[in-house]
Amino acid sequence: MKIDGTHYRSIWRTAEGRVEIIDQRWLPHELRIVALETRADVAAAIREMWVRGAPLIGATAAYGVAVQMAHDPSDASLAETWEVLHATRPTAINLRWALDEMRRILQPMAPADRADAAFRRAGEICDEDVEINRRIGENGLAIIRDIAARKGGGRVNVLTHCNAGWLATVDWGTATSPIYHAVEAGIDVHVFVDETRPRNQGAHLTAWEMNHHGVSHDLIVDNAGGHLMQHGEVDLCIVGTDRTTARGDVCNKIGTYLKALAAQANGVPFYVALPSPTIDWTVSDGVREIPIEERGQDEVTHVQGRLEDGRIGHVLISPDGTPARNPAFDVTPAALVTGLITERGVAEASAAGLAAMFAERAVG
Ligand SMILES: CSC[C@H]1O[C@H](OP(=O)(O)O)[C@H](O)[C@@H]1O
Repeated sequence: MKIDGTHYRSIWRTAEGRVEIIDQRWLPHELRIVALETRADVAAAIREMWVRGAPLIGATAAYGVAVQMAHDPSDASLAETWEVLHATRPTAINLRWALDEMRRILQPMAPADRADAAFRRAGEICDEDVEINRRIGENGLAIIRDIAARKGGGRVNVLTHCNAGWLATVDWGTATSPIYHAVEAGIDVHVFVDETRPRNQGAHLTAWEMNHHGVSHDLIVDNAGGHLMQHGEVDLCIVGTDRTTARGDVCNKIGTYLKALAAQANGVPFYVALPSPTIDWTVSDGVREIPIEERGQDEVTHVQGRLEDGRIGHVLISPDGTPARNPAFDVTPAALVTGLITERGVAEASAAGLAAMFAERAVG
């Protein structure tokens, strides 16, 4: 997307062949671009969330395989790279999907041919992600347009959680793509941006995206969403996902489940933007089968921001040594999901709905 007139993706390869990313840890205060020169750089970037968001994690891992193949294209190196990068974060299925895809195309090749093929496939995965998200935007636009029509052209108020924006993907975003398409179509859209504790991806990243693209929005604390829905101020929710099961259970950033419960209690449509590589066809019961990442206690006991002296730092918000739990995701059962906005259309959140939309992939 455009930042001050310059078009950015979240990850790209330079003309000189370097893999570069926006290091999202410094947003919204600094736009820092870093090169990922080694497999270790890529592993750190995913594990420490320099990049994050399921599709972007997958794309970054794909380039991580390519970077390593340029260093050592042996069978052992390919096998080890799958293990090293797969161990970085457990929940987003796109990581495994991308690593499996790279191994599928590279394993049969002569080692000497692997690096070029890996960079080419990683670039294709990025381009495919952009097109998938663009189509999710078109399919989600139809939903927003319908609500606008029912409101006589009045403002459509969308609540979103965490960052499922272009910063979570290669471009467009998933949950934000329908919003960007609606704004481009001239529809009056307003976005309630959940700050999304503990890492505040909404406050840091989604608000930054909304600012740069001139999208009307309010930042809200996570606990305000139910109140706004209760008072009729939210027309629909659109969120992203890190892994959606074959029956439509949705794993997403911690707090999504609570928003879905509030939406159901108040008759607010709850949509999930779902690119097909984020579907895990091997699992059905999301609550029991999806591994939930438990991150460090310091993310809960501290918040990051710009300090009074201008430096970006962390502030302790609890007594020294306060113990904390930090599950990074939760699972919203399919029954709470109004629809899954995929690149092929809006699917019912059910095994039958996904099987109908992706007949070639569904098993059983
Ligand atoms: C389009 S996937 C976005 C998804 O990823 C985020 O998690 P994280 O920032 O920890 O990678 C969050 O769950 C978003 O909805």
